[in-house]
Amino acid sequence: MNLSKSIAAYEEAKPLMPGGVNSPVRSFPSVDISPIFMDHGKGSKVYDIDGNEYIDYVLSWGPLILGHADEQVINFIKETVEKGTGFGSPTLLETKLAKLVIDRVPSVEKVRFVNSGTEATMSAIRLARGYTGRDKIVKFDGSYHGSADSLLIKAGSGVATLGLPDSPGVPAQLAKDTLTVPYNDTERVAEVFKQYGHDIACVIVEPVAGNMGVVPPVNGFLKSLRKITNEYGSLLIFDEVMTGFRVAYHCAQGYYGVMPDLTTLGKVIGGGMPVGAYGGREDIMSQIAPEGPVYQAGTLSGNPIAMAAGYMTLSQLTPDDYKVFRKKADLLAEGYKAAADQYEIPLTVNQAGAMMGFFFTDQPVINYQRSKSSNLSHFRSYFTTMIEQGISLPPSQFEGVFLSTRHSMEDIEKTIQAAAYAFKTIAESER
Ligand SMILES: Cc1ncc(COP(=O)(O)O)c(C=O)c1O
Ligand SMILES: N[C@H](C=O)CCC(=O)O
Repeated sequence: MNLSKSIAAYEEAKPLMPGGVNSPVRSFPSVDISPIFMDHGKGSKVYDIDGNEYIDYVLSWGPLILGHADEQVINFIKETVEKGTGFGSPTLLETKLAKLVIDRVPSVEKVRFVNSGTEATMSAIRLARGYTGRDKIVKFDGSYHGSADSLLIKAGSGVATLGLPDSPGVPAQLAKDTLTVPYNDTERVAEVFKQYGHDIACVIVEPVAGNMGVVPPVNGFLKSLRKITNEYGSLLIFDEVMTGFRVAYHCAQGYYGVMPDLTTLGKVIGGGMPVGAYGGREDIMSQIAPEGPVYQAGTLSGNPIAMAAGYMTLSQLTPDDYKVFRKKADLLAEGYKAAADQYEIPLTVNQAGAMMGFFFTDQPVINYQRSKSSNLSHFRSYFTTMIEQGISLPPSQFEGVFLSTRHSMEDIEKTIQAAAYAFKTIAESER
């Protein structure tokens, strides 16, 4: 495969931007390949600047649930941008998207749009602290909630990929208020609450973890969080930036039947444009300025082009799409497992709607500890062999694999064949 233009483009970018990129995961820090510069995408495919075609499972890190350059989304963006790029005053599109979000996300009664998932979680944490008058928060090891200070403690995603459990620059005074617990560990949550319960403002959780690879909640875990937060008067925040509209039509909370007090959203609700949101119970959300005293603002929040992309994305999704996602994910899982068995490669597959996690281990992966113990050298080899066969995957074990409505059965079959070849290559290199 010729990647010469991507390699040259990276050399040009490196002196100009830290690591040559604007988000660390894009620099491919844990795989043996230079980052690939993309040119355009259509449906399930992306095309790099050297002209190589890939079946894409990155999908802009999750937002593109309808695939690349969906015609209706693009047309609505064009129609909207013709009227201007933004006004700094309310538009009808914000109300349209707010209605859709409130209608679809069971626990959300009022919503505030922001520009990223990071802004959403950072603002939801401030709101939880302001509402409860408490400072401590609980998060889970290997979960990632964006790059706000309070949340960059034992984080997943790029932080895990780069092996930076705690970031310099986060004040120690702030870090001490973030308590971390292993994902899916109800007992450890109970211990933390026993010790600090009346100082805990909130628990923030990815209802399906997606930044230590994909790790679904074990039976009863989310319910136990609901129960203990109620008991201590703390708020429960579901960070659905990744799971929102990806795990199920009514998001992870609808699927698992557990209602948080606050929900954070991003990715799919922006249809590929920079959008985040936080929402929840009316009495809590009305603490936000101008209704209440908790301040949060944004010059470009609710930007019409971003609202248009989000609205046209959400309004095309149907409950049936999620049945099809499950079918495609099942096929991928079965195909991968059969190929791994054939070449005696230990493999665990986790699934949740249109999100999947593949781990090179024969142990069930239920938390970050298990995810970290999977064979990362196998992952590196698998990733490179998949790229060479035209399959674009997230370049780290600690990221999710995403499906779109545009991935065809043929794409799935090709991907399974490519994975079988990658497993064969690993097996041969071990002989
Ligand atoms: C669960 C979760 N929360 C928050 C974020 C932060 O979102 P953003 O990258 O848009 O700031 C991400 C992804 O980055 C995420 O996966
Ligand atoms: N895992 C992150 C979000 O989900 C990846 C995106 C990024 O950090 O650039």
